[in-house]
Amino acid sequence: MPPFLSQRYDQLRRQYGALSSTCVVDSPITNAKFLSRNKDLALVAAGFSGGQGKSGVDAGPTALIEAGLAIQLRDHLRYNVHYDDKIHYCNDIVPDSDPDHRGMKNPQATSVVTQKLSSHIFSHAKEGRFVVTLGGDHSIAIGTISGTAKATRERLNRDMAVIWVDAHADINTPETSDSGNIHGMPLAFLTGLASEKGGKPFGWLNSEELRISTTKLVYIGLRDVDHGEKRLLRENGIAAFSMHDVDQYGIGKVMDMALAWIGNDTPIHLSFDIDALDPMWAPSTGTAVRRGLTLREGSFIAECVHDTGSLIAMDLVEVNPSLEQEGAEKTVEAAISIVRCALGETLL
Ligand SMILES: NC(=[NH2+])NCCC[C@H](N)C(=O)O
Ligand SMILES: [Mn+2]
Ligand SMILES: [Mn+2]
Repeated sequence: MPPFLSQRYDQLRRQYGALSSTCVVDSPITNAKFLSRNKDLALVAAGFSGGQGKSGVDAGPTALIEAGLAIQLRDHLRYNVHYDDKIHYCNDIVPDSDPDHRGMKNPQATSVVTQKLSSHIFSHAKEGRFVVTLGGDHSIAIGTISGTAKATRERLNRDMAVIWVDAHADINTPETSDSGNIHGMPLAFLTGLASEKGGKPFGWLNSEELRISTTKLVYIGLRDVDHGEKRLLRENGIAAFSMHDVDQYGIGKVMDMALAWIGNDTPIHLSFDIDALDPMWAPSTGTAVRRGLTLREGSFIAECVHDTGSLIAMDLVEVNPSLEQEGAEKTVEAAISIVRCALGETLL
């Protein structure tokens, strides 16, 4: 465990005795309080691919829907699913010219898409719907997280936490990024570590209500983190559990620590990049990295987060069925099972 986290962990232990199971707050908040009782769920398909260079990730949502995700959520998990049967944000918003800006590729397109997505997600979340967004590349989290963060503040008067499950930290600033791909930067914009002046592509994120705090961000599954990103994690004391931590403590203990860090009165947005899983389970993704989570470990993370009763939204991103095509079906199935676990299917 990184030293900053172990200090925090010790402090929590002193405060609460043992961790998550016995953390006591005055008013434990359950799903019933965070979300509407009739299990309203909005399903948003966001097939944007401009946050990285490989085509095919725009077809991720279609693959998940065609494999039956919406029907399963309705029929098996009994959610009241709001789904408009449309894939949004594919090639419908391509500006005529989109020159690089601070080294970022497609800055204008990504900005326009994520800003629209942000209000789209906000409009669902403010009604108390659980929001599931299917990507698309991970740049779409700029839209989903800013949308739910704003809704959470308005509706619950609370700051939201983010659990980011990924092989990558996706917290590069335009200046620390080697690739210029914005799917490697969403958390830098969402936390304000990379901000822009008004009038610049991501200037719209300057409003505090759209942002999240670095203290409420927790990573799980990291194993391919760039130099500049490691420095940002260290300097900002961000809670991060790498694959090394998963090996050392086991996924059970890692989840105890991750959830203790967040505390049990905080709404949670889960952003799950399918490349957090080992390519053995999810080969069809743009930046696959070996030595990853097993499907069981990924499912366990989703189950634990569901079990908090505080989960209000999730993203499932980076499924690219056109890569490693013989493994595409397996990747889609893994992605669907992560979503189902996060929605409570496997808990008794
Ligand atoms: N969402 C992802 N798959 N991100 C991969 C990011 C890879 C690399 N760190 C970059 O910034 O380009
Ligand atoms: Mn990733
Ligand atoms: Mn990612």
